Amino acid sequence: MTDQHSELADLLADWLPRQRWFAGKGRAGGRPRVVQDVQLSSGGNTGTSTATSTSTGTAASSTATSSTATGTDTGTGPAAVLRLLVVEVEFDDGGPADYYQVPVVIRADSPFGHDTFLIGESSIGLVYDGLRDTDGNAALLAYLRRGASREGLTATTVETLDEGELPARSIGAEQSNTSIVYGEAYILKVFRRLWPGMNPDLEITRVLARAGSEHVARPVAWLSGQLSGVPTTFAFMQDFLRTGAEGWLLALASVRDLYAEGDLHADEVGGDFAAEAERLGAATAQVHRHLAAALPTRPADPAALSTLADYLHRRLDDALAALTELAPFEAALRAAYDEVRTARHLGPFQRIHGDLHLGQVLRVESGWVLFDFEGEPARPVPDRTQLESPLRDVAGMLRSFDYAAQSMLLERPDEPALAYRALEWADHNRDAFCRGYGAESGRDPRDDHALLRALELDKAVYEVLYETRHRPGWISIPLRSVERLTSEPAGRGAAAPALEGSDHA
Ligand SMILES: Nc1ncnc2c1ncn2[C@@H]1O[C@H](COP(=O)(O)OP(=O)(O)O)[C@@H](O)[C@H]1O
Ligand SMILES: O=P(O)(O)O[C@H]1O[C@H](CO)[C@@H](O[C@H]2O[C@H](CO)[C@@H](O)[C@H](O)[C@H]2O)[C@H](O)[C@H]1O
Repeated sequence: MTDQHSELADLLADWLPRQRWFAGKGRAGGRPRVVQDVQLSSGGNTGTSTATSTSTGTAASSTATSSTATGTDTGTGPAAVLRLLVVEVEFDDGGPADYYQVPVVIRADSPFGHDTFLIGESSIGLVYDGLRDTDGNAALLAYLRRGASREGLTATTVETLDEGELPARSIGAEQSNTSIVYGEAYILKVFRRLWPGMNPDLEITRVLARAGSEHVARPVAWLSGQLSGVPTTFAFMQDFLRTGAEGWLLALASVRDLYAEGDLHADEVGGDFAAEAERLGAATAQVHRHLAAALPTRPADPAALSTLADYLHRRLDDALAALTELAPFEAALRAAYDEVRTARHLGPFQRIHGDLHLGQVLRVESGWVLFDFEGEPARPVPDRTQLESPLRDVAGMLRSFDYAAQSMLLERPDEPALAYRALEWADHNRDAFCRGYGAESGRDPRDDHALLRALELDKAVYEVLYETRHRPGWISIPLRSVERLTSEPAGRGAAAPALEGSDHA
C-alpha cells in the first residue's frame, strides 16, 4: 500500500462500519486495505480505453449491436477526480476477508456547503463518497457511455446510451448496494460488497430478458473488473421504471386501510391487495418457469431434499451461535427441518430469485416486475447460485406479507384487535399469492406444506439475524413468526388438495 492508500484506509476504517451495506458489523477488528484503485475521470488525463458494445439478445433490444472500438480515453468527465477503490477488510476472527467497492471523489475544496458525503480529509484533498457526489455520478455515466475500459475495468453497453442530459440522484442509504437514477431513464446499481464472479443479479436478469420475460426491467449496461483474478461484476444498469410503485408501499397502504376501518374484513376494504397478490404469485411462477427452462435444474429427489435439510440445520447452527433469542425454538425448528427429508416436492430444484420480498417488486402498468436477483446479501455468492427449491421464493414472499401487516403494529403494540386483523390481512394475501402461483405453475405451493413451512422458518431465522444487525427494533416480527410457525401442528395448511396427477417425490 502506498502512503496515500494507507491514509485512505485510515479514513475508511472509521467510515465503512457506519454504512448500512457494510456486512462486517458485529465482527471485531475490521482493518481495511486498498487493493485496487482505478481512476475513472480526471478532467484531462490520457489513459487508454477500449469501447465495447455487445449484444445480449435481450427481449427488448433486438437491435443491439456487437462492435468494438479502440481509442484514447481523454477523460472528458468533470474536473473532480473519480477513483474506484476496491477495499479488502480483514477481521480479528481470522475468517475470510470481505471486499467492498468504494468509488471516491477527491476535491481540493467543498462545493457542497456541508459534509454529509465526506469520508474524510487527507493530504491529497477532501475525500467524498463518489456515489453521493454529483460529479462522481456524472463521471460514472460518462465512463459507461464511452464503453470505456481502463486497468481492467470495462463498461459494456447493450446499445448506445441516451446522450441527453441525465441528472443523477443517488438512492440506497438503506439498501444493500447503492443505486443511481439517471434522469428517470436508467438505474445503475453499484455493488458494494464484491464477490469474485458474475453477479447473479446481472446473470439472471439477462437470462430472463433474453427469454422475453415481461417481469424484469431491461438490462442496458454493466461494469466488470477483476477480483482475486476472476472477472467480476462491479455495477449493473437497467431501464428505470419511472411509473413503478413498490410492492411494499402498496401493501402498507392496504394494511393502513384495513386498520382504519374498525369493523371491516381484509376483503371488504377499499385497499384490498389480494388481486395484486394473486397477480404477483402468477408473475413469480412465470419467472420460475423461464429460469427452469433456460438454466440447469436437478431433480428434487430424496438425496437433494436431505442435503437441503442439512443446509437448513447449518444455517440454524450459525444463527444460534450468533444470538440467544432463537434458543427456545431450537428443537421445534430442527423437527420442522427434518421433515424436509421425507417431504414431497414436485418439479426440480433450479435457479431462483433468492431473496424475494415485497420490496423487490414494482407494479407497472403491465403487471409486476421483479428485481434484485442477487439472493440474500449475507450469503456468499457461490452459495446463492446453488439450485434451490422455487418454494424458497414463495416462502420469502409469504414472510413479506406477514412483515407488511406486523410492521404497522410496532408502534401500536397494545391493541389485540389490530393484532388479529394483521394476521387476517397476511393470511388473506398469502392465500391469494399461493392461488396465483398455483394457477400459473399447475401446483399450489401449499400442497408442499412441510417444505414450505421449513423454508418459511428458515427465512424467519435469517430475518432474526438480519434485524439484529440492521433494525433491532423490528426483531419481534420474525421472532413472533418463528414462535407461531413452530407451534403450528405439522399438517396445517396441507389442506389444499393436490392437483390431479401430482407426483409426490
Ligand atoms: N428498474 C427499476 N426501476 C425503478 N426503480 C427500481 C428499479 N430497480 C430497482 N429500483 C428501486 O431501487 C431500489 C434499490 O434496488 P435494489 O435492487 O433492491 O438494491 P439493493 O440491492 O441495494 O437492495 C429499490 O427499492 C427499488 O424501488
Ligand atoms: O432488499 P435487500 O436485498 O437489501 O434485502 C435485505 O433487506 C430487506 C429489508 O430491506 C430484508 O427484508 C425483510 O424486511 C422487509 C421489510 O422491510 C420484508 O418485506 C421482508 O419480508 C423481510 O425479509 C431482507 O430479508 C434482507 O435480505
